[in-house]
Amino acid sequence: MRGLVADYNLGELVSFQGISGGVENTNYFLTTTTGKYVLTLFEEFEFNEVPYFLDVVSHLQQKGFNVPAALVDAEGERLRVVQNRPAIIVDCFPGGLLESTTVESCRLMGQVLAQLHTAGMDFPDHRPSHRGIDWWRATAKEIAPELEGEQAHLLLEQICEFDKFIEQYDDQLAKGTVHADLFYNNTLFEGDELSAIIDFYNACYSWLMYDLAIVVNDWCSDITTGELDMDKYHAMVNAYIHEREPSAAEIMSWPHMLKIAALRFWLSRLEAWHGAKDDPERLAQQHDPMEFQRILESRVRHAPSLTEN
Ligand SMILES: Nc1ncnc2c1ncn2[C@@H]1O[C@H](COP(=O)(O)OP(=O)(O)OP(=O)(O)O)[C@@H](O)[C@H]1O
Ligand SMILES: N[C@@H](CCO)C(=O)O
Repeated sequence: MRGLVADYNLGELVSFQGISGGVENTNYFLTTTTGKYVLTLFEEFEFNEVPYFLDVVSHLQQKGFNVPAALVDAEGERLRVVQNRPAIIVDCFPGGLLESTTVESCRLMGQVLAQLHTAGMDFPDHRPSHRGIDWWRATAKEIAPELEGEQAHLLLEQICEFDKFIEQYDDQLAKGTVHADLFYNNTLFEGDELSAIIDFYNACYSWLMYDLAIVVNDWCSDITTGELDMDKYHAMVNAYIHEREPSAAEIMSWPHMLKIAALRFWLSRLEAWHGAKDDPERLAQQHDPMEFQRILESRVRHAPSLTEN
């Protein structure tokens, strides 16, 4: 670690500490004589897959967002290899994770998400999601035999329903470069102020309404029942619409996007769960798939309209 830090213009290493909590990458807080930083080792990407994500973050940083752009070392390189993994160092932002969301934080996030969407529109590299349509079709087929009959039915039926919808309307729906994993544990707050948005490693070119649906499902749902908190929901959605007005086709797509966004995280959690089931230590770190099954079931029972007040 001392050798790595010495390759950057960051002063000398004082201490470092592993960060628990993340499930996709390995992160460390670094303290040096010039400040505090975060080292990320990518566990899921090859070296040549990482620059896209670094470019997205750098684009948004240039547009004024507090996002963690990779720092360059003394040779001008931003991407390194550490322990055989691609690795970057970024600034450590102030603030901490929200314990839970509030109506006010949902309102702020709705506004900032619309601004992020607008800022991402001119990002030139249109990379499809690695957890998009092809991934969920293939993964659902693999996972379905492992599930209870009713769960498998829900999974496959919802994918089929979305396929039919998107085949007809895809070209009418606005797309752009989106975060695609903007859960509230990927934001940092200092009091009521949003101090950073982090973890852009699911960023992709996709439907803007899909990204809003991902954020609504995480920020505005009661995790124990899957039901939406309608005060949080209205605060977020109204703030978004105020900043960026969705088209008629996007409004029509909304119930479909809420359901497929829930399914995507149900499925990635199921996939991770099944991948870890023979390793109790890894299993204990996984997010609970049931939370997103409940959210999906709730959206299937009732998906509110985007514009209802
Ligand atoms: N630039 C940063 N500034 C401050 N804290 C950070 C920064 N980057 C990461 N962290 C801290 O590290 C934690 C894990 O980071 P991150 O969400 O990127 O990991 P991850 O493995 O991708 O997590 P997950 O997959 O569960 O979302 C964050 O919740 C945050 O507390
Ligand atoms: N936000 C994801 C994990 C990281 O992609 C989840 O909660 O399932």
